[in-house]
Amino acid sequence: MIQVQHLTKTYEDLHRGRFVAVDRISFTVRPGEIFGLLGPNGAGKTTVLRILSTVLSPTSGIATVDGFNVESDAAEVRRRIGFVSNNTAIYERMTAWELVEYFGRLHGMANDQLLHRMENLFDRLRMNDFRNVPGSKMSTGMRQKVSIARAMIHDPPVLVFDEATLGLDVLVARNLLSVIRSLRDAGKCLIFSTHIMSEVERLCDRIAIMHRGRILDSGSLAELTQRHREDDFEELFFGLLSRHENSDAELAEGIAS
Ligand SMILES: Nc1ncnc2c1ncn2[C@@H]1O[C@H](COP(=O)(O)OP(=O)(O)OP(=O)(O)O)[C@@H](O)[C@H]1O
Repeated sequence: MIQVQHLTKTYEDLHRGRFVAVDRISFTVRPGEIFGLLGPNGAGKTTVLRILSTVLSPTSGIATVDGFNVESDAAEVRRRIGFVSNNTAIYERMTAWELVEYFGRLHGMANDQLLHRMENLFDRLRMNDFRNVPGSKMSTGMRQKVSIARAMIHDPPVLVFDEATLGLDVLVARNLLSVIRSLRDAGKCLIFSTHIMSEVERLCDRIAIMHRGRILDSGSLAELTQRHREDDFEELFFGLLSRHENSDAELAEGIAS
């Protein structure tokens, strides 16, 4: 379970000064659920996911993973979370098998347990035909599967996917989405960021629409379409974004005059 309350992250930016990348957002993701963070580039999605995976600390607010605080219980959080992005580093000289094994060892897994888990993952993700292929020879699809296996090796209850389908060909992306669905069905708690509307429509049980650090609205697809009286999700999304931009502009004008 992921719980986020009034989470804020500000960056000190050379050009923009103090910049609010994530602005008092709150949401909950339950086990057996896929939660989608949908927003254009720069909305703050990666920042939220990096805070959840303990790579960044929040400026204020609280985030917990499986009951553990990302700041004060970072080691416990890392034990319970797997992070998949589209640019996870793959060591060029290690084979798929060696790479996943290496990360299992980093998590302190015992030999028997690790071997059993690896056999299981290599079957499930259909990775057996490139077990012995080194990183330098892997296709994008193979690399992505290794990243997923690496994130899942310690069997975490929470998995985070940050724009994980970016740059994948359609077949590999489709396969990834079906892996994510099967993880949901196995009771995992999943959070998935994307700027691709059709992905959230097809995959997510609940969606948060993010723009300029804020969550503009959240709920299931049915709840959102009903609330905004708009069946076309793309229209709904752009309508929300443009209303938010206009209200920001009006606010700035109000302050200036
Ligand atoms: N280290 C940093 N210093 C200053 N500003 C940053 C830093 N990291 C991110 N930002 C800014 O914070 C905002 C949110 O970035 P973030 O990467 O979280 O967005 P995103 O929704 O994931 O978009 P993208 O898909 O482009 O990564 C952007 O305006 C970005 O330029």
